[in-house]
Amino acid sequence: MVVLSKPAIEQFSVIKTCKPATFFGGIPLIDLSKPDSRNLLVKACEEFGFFKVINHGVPTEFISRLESEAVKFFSMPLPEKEKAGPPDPFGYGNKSIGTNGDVGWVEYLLLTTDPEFNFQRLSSIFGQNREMIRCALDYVSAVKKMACEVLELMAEGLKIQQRNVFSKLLMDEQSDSVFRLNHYPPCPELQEMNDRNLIGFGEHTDPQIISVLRSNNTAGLQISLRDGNWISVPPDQNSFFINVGDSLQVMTNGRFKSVRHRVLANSTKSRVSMIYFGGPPLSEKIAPLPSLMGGKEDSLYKEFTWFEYKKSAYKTRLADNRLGLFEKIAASLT
Ligand SMILES: C=C1C[C@]23C[C@@]1(O)CC[C@H]2[C@@]12CC[C@H](O)[C@@](C)(C(=O)O1)[C@H]2[C@@H]3C(=O)O
Ligand SMILES: O=C(O)CCC(=O)C(=O)O
Ligand SMILES: [Fe+2]
Repeated sequence: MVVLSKPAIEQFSVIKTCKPATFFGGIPLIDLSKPDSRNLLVKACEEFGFFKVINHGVPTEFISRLESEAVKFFSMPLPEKEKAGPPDPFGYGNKSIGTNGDVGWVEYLLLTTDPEFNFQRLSSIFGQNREMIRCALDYVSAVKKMACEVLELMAEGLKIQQRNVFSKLLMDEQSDSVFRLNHYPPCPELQEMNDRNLIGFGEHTDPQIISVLRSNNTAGLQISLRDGNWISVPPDQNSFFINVGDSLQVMTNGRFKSVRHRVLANSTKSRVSMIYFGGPPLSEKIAPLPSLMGGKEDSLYKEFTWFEYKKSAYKTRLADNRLGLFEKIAASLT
């Protein structure tokens, strides 16, 4: 990425906020090897929609190999990387996020997790670079396994009899899951801008069921708390961070909350993140689980399939409240 002159930086969102270095100490920590993890998971999803996972079982070498392949890819000259773009919907993207005018201090690779499709698409993106393809496939399959384990623990914690009620959606052959590698290059101009921060990836919630995020040891990720305050997540390259997505919020009839999050650019360090977005099959009806609607409780949401939600979500800007369009109360107000 080229060095930007000051006026050029203004095309990105520069905001005044808490410094990314002022870390929040209260992120829920879930040790997957502990028997009480199911209850702690439920609490974390209700209070934050976000938590950190340790003892996750994803082999360290899968993580480090993919990270080094990603670093190699993002270090290539721009014209080389652009051969893998634009992201329509999969491929390489730079600064522009989605198709509705969002920009950020980020470059990325968006990939499907369907191994068949991926093999062809990744081969066309990476040509002879079989190593990148192998690393991405190994990583995604290990992270998906862990995501399913987490979803099964959540179901147990919610006292749902069918423990695979969420995980089966990710395991389905038709699961519409996505994988993303993000690179936030350092932005040295920020040093002269005192208390200003540059948006790497603008605030949003993830539309899917669950997102599993791993980054290198560079700060930048922030989440919004229930009171609307933004807090900085201390980076931890050995753990995974998990987001509740909009679809899980709906399936739990609003008991779990999808988390609003964003990424701020760093003035000196490069940030690399890898995110698995676990989504259901396109035809899947997304609705509150009957067992979570005790007594007279009504669904807070109109009925929709994942295809309908995704289509609608992809017409929105990052910061929009996508789920609002599907809320029954919001609908009666409009
Ligand atoms: C602005 C957008 C980018 C996004 C599609 C959207 O219209 C709204 C949701 C965005 C998001 C956020 C989570 C994931 O990174 C993503 C791949 C997704 O499924 O929804 C992105 C979309 C994108 O980058 O295309
Ligand atoms: O790169 C990150 O750490 C988060 C990015 C993100 O939220 C996303 O890609 O949806
Ligand atoms: Fe996200």
